Formats: sequence, structure tokens, C-alpha cells
Amino acid sequence: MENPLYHKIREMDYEELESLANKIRNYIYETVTKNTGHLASNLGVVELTLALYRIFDPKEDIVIWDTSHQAYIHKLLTGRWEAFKTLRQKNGISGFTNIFESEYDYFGAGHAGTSISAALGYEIGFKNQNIDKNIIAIIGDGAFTSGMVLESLNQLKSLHSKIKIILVNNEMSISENVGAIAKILNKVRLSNDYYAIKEKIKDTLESSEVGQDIEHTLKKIRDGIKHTVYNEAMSIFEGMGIKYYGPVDGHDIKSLEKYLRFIKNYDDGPCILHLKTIKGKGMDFAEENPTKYHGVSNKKSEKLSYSKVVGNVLKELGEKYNFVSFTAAMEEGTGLNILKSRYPEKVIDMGITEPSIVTAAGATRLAGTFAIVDIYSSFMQRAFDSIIHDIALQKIPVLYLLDRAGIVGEDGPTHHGVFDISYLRLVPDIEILTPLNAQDLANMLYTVLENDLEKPTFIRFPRGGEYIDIKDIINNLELVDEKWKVIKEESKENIVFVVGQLIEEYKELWDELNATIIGVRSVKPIDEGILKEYIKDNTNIFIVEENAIKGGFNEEIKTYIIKNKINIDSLVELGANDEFIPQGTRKELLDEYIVKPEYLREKIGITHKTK
Ligand SMILES: Cc1ncc(C[n+]2csc(CCOP(=O)(O)OP(=O)(O)O)c2C)c(N)n1
Ligand SMILES: CC(=O)[C@@H](O)[C@H](O)COP(=O)(O)O
Ligand SMILES: [Mg+2]
Repeated sequence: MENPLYHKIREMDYEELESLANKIRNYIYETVTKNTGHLASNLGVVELTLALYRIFDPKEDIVIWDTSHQAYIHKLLTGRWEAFKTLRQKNGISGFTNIFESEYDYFGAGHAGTSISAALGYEIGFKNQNIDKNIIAIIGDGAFTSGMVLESLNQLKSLHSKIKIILVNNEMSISENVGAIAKILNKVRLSNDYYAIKEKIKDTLESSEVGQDIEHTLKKIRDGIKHTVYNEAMSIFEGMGIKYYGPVDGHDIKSLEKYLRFIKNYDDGPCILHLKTIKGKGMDFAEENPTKYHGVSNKKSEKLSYSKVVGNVLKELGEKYNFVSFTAAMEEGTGLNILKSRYPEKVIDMGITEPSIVTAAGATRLAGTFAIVDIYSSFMQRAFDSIIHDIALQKIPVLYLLDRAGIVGEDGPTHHGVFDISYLRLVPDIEILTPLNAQDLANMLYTVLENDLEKPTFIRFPRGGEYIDIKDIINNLELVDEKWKVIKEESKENIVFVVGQLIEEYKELWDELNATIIGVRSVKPIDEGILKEYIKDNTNIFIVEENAIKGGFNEEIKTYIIKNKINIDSLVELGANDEFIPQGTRKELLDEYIVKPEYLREKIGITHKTK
């Protein structure tokens, strides 16, 4: 590993630091435009990270980055300047902190809201060994909306914690931040810096000859000022026993250093430093449109994404059907912003609160309004108990859309949605649907709105899209009810079950193979008729799914074969093995870890047509 840069920044003067900050901004911009990555969030914490590692020691002190999409500067300063060129590429540097990548990454993340719990845990672990360390959680205002944050904050005082929280408040999640706490945090103005005013008064008193005599009178004035500048954020945190510092301009290195020293020296309990920052700082286009530049994807794709299909179809059907939809701070990612553009009242952003949303939608439905929840598959993992305890058990017919189900690509293992079929299959009384393509997804949405649901229903679809016009999709909307679809019948011996959109993604491959191809549109319930017709003695069965093999759809087929004592010749399951799939492009990961086209060609053989 190269010599970490953080040693050098301690010897730099402010001019040199400013020039390094510019260099870092340009380097990050160049890299993410080549490799994809998170831009605006990183631009917003350049000064913070520089100041942080002048005051704290990234080796000795435990710094935990929440979500960690903004930890690029941390990576650059802790020995990964050269390696950063491989950001988010296969075998390259991760876009998030990763304890296997560097000794400076004390806790891995990708999902939001875990940093304070992790900081608290480190502290408990060290305390048990009488080790005293600075432990710092750095968290954005968006991540701060997560339920876990409240759960951990609530324990700090009673557990005699001394962790230090740095709250990076740029008033943005991916889109504008929501909720009461965000409102309170945003209301606090930089001029309300109570500690700066307090210090000024103290300095004046100390330098004045009569100062000592009139201290009592001035204390009263100071208390008066405290009331004027006292902010609600301070009252929330101090009410919880967490010492509040700030707000501080998060782009002013000198102020940052001063306040970082305050929190470093504060030893009476937990404390929080509230920073005000600008998302996208230093690059005009990103400052103007931080939502667009939250994440940069370099592939200028003409494809219509599945998320946009959802947004557009719901927008189209919004007039006829009465429903509301919920998002967990992912309006743009899920395409619900498209629905919102026509029906703002139909889109409710509840912040990064996936379990809460799943439950709230259930009660919304009980109150008589059709409820749709649109959450990325990997983030839905958080809501597993809500799904079982609040929804399935009470048989509430809510529609859950699992976007980014399967391999997501460069975000890597924290974000691949390859577990949902496994964790949902075991839940009684629900349905799991897996559309084969964009039109199928649109048709399913139309069908559930038209016919209503009998059970909690999950529709899972991947990142990606198709070269198709949304107008054509909308013009061709139709009601659908078949569970599985026989795509082609070419061989009685080789039967390939392909789950969901892999039918579309690999359509040329299915065309080539000397096999009968069955597109699985419903994982639960299964299509008994097709099973009976195609799974016979002496067949070779192949099952391909963008999900973990363990607990995956393949288990339905295996159970059927065993129960019915069918004497098949062979069975191959293709999907995610019992390992975490790394980062890379979606295509390269699908080829290598899931579909394995070369293997299939070899094993099954290609058709006479192709030969
Ligand atoms: C559990 C979970 N839900 C949703 C997301 C998607 N997500 C990633 S970053 C982000 C916004 C974070 O905002 P903030 O913490 O304020 O950081 P900023 O980008 O503004 O610096 C969201 C919603 C996630 N990573 N984890
Ligand atoms: C950090 C995070 O969780 C999100 O920003 C995620 O990277 C978004 O991914 P998409 O590009 O798939 O919306
Ligand atoms: Mg933010």
C-alpha cells in the first residue's frame, strides 16, 4: 500500500490545503465520470475530511462513515490514491468503506443509518478491555432519518457513551430531505453559533480590566443571547444528554479544526458537531443539481429503465385508480418522481425508514386506500419483520415493488438484491411475481390495479431496461394472468426454467440453446400445470435465477421432483452461490456468477438453426 497522504496534510498551510482540495475534487470527478460513482456527496465533505485527519488520526481513532458513499476522500488520504483509479470496477476499490479493503475502514457500509450503532458497539467492545479511544461517527442528514439512528441515539447517555457524532447537514438526502428533524436541522442558521458568541464574550471579559467585576451582569447578557441563538437542534440533542456544538460552516477548514478540537477534548459524554455543507460543493453543475449528481453513471443508455416504466405506467393509470405510493428517499431511483410530476399527492417520501414504510402501507390499505411501496430489493432486507408480522400475518393486500432485484453492478455486494426470493418464499400467504420484460411489468401493474390483490404481492425486477418506447408499452397494456410462459419448445430432454427478466436480458442465448425455455413470471405461486407437462423422467433440468441458489426458486422445482418421484437425468441450478457477489458491471457479473452462457452452451448444445 502507498504511503498515506494524511501524514502530509498536517504539515500543509491553508493555501496548500485549498489547492489539495481542488486537486481532490478534480480527481474524484474524473474517476466517477469514467467508472461511475457518487459525486455530489463527496464534493461536500472534502474540507471536512482534510480537517478531520489533521485533528484526529485515522489509524488510532475509529472513524465510521455512515452509508460511506461519501468516503472517497477518506480513501484518498489513507493510502488509496493510486488504487482509486479502479473505483467500483471489478477487483477494484469499493465505492464504500470495506473492512477487507483497508485497515483504515473500521466499519463497512452501503446501507444508511448504521454508523452510530457501530460506533457505540466499538466503544462497548473497547471499554470491556479498558481501551480508551476516540470514536467518531460521520453521518449525513438523509441517513439521520433512519430508524436505527434514533434507536442508537436513545442509548448513548444511559450507556455513558463518549462517542462523537459529526452530522453533515446539506439539506439533501438523494432528493430534498424530509421529516421534522430535517426541518429543525435546516432551520438552524450558521449565525446561531452559540459557542462562538459565548467564546467571544469570554475573551472580551478576560481581556477587560473590569471584566472580573461585571462578570455576573454579563452572564445574564450571555444567557439572554443563549435564548436568542439557542436552536431547536441543540435542544433536541442536549435534551438527550448529547452535547451539541455548532452549527459550523463545513467548508471552512479553520472553523472545522477549531470545532473538531472541541469535540476531541470533550470528555463528559456523547457529543454531536452539526455542520452545514453544500452538496456538490466546488462544482457549479453539481451544486445546482445535487440530486442528478448524487450518483454519476457514465453509460449514456438509450434504454428505458424498469424504474421509469413503473413511474410512467403509474402516472398513466393515476387518473383511473385511487392509490398512494411510498418511497424510502428514493423518488428518482424508483421512478416515482415521474408519477409525482402529475400526482404529487400520490407519492409519499418517508425518508430512509423501510420497515416503517412497509408497516404504514399495510395500515393505509386497512384504511381503504390501495397502497404501493417501491423499495430497492437490498434495502427491503431491513423490513423483513414488518413483512411477516405486520403484513403477511394480517393478510393485507399491499403491492410491494422490489426495484434493483438481482445484480446491480458497480455498487457491489451491499446493494445486490439477490436474497429477496429466498427471504420471501418462506413467508406464507404472499405472492412473488417476476415479470419477464418491460411490457410484462407494465401489464402486471395494470392487472393488480384493475383486479385488486388478494394477498400481499411482491413484484421484483432488476436494474436495467430495454430499448422500447414508453408510448408503445402504454398502448399495449393488457390484463395478464398466466403464471409461467413457454418461450420456445425445442427439446423434450432439456428444460430450462428462467426466472423473470433474465428471459429478456439473455434472449439471444435462449434462442440459441437446444432446449425448451420456460419463463417464470411467478415464483409464488408456481405453475403446477407446466411442471406436470415438462418435468418428466429422463429430462435434464436447468434453473436460472438472479437470486441466491439457497432458498431460491430452484427449490420449488426440486421439491416437486422429489415429491413426485420423477426420475430426471440431471439438474443444474444457476444463481448466486453461497458467497457474496463482488462489484463489476451488471453484464460481467451476470455472465460470470449467474447465467454462465458458455457453460450452458456446452452443457445443452445449440440448435440446428444456430449451427
Ligand atoms: C437503507 C438505505 N436506504 C436507502 C439508501 C439509498 N441512499 C443512499 S445515500 C442516500 C441519501 C443519503 O443522504 P445523506 O446521508 O444526507 O448523505 P449526502 O449524500 O447528502 O451527503 C440514500 C437515500 C441506502 N443507502 N440505504
Ligand atoms: C449509496 C446508495 O445507496 C445509492 O446512492 C445507490 O448507489 C443508488 O444506486 P442506483 O444508481 O441504482 O440508484
Ligand atoms: Mg445530506
